[in-house]
Amino acid sequence: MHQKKLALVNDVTGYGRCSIAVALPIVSALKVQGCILPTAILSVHTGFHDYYLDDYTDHMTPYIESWKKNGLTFDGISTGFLGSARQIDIVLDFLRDFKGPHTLAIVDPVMGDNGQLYPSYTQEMCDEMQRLLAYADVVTPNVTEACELLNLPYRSDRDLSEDDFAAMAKALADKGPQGVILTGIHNGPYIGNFIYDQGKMSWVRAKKVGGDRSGTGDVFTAIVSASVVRGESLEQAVQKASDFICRVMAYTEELDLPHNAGLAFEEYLTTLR
Ligand SMILES: Nc1ncnc2c1ncn2[C@@H]1O[C@H](COP(=O)(O)OP(=O)(O)O)[C@@H](O)[C@H]1O
Ligand SMILES: Cc1ncc(COP(=O)(O)O)c(C=O)c1O
Repeated sequence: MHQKKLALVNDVTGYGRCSIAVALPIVSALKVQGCILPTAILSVHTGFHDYYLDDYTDHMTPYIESWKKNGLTFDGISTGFLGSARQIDIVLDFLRDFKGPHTLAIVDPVMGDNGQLYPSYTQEMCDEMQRLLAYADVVTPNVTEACELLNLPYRSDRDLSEDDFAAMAKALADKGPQGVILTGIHNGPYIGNFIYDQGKMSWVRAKKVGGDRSGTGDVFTAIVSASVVRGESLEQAVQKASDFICRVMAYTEELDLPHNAGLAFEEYLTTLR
């Protein structure tokens, strides 16, 4: 038995509880060693009116080379927001070099939401993200991102049927990942995740608490990544993430924090098992 190691490919944002600032404490609480591969350094996340961003792309290759020379290996690799086509290319090379037969790759294709791509996202980046899929074991798109990855016109999650979700998940699985989690699916007062796990389909749903808060996707992916690397099923991992987010969202609402302050998860870290 050895402690699991998970490479976290994401930005380092100083304030606003997102990306690495969220992923590292969460995977540690789940008893997994988090190893950071930074993509950018930001003063605050992009939801604030002023942010300083230092792109780390040029440093990533020598940084990865050093990991290679030290002979590092990982049980899992979890990727989040990527800022340019060149950065996606570097991550593709990283996956090619570091994904051994027992390494699980979890790709959160952070590309857009509510039918809109993020302003920095180009068609070239969408194409590169599709290539990244081939290396993923688990992918966690929302419906907007799933449509982009499949070159489908956007349809709201509220207009899609169970058969539509199943077809989308299956089509994504055909591109590589045998685990697909379609996130953020609304149904009346509920918010759910459609799970495709090597052909088996299921739902994890919960009553939606409060509104949308920045960093929620990062909390979700961190819990799912650490849990699957520890050998839990996708359904168990998603259930754990959904339960945690509901608890923390309720507490964050109670504190009445602004939307861009993220989820106030600190008080609840010890409830993660
Ligand atoms: N307000 C909420 N109440 C309860 N669970 C939530 C809420 N917001 C998000 N979640 C959970 O977190 C998951 C990821 O959410 P979200 O950040 O909206 O996804 P994405 O960033 O992929 O669009 C959802 O599928 C759901 O399980
Ligand atoms: C640089 C950066 N990383 C991560 C996030 C969090 O993204 P999400 O709300 O999808 O978890 C944001 C949100 O604005 C961001 O600007």
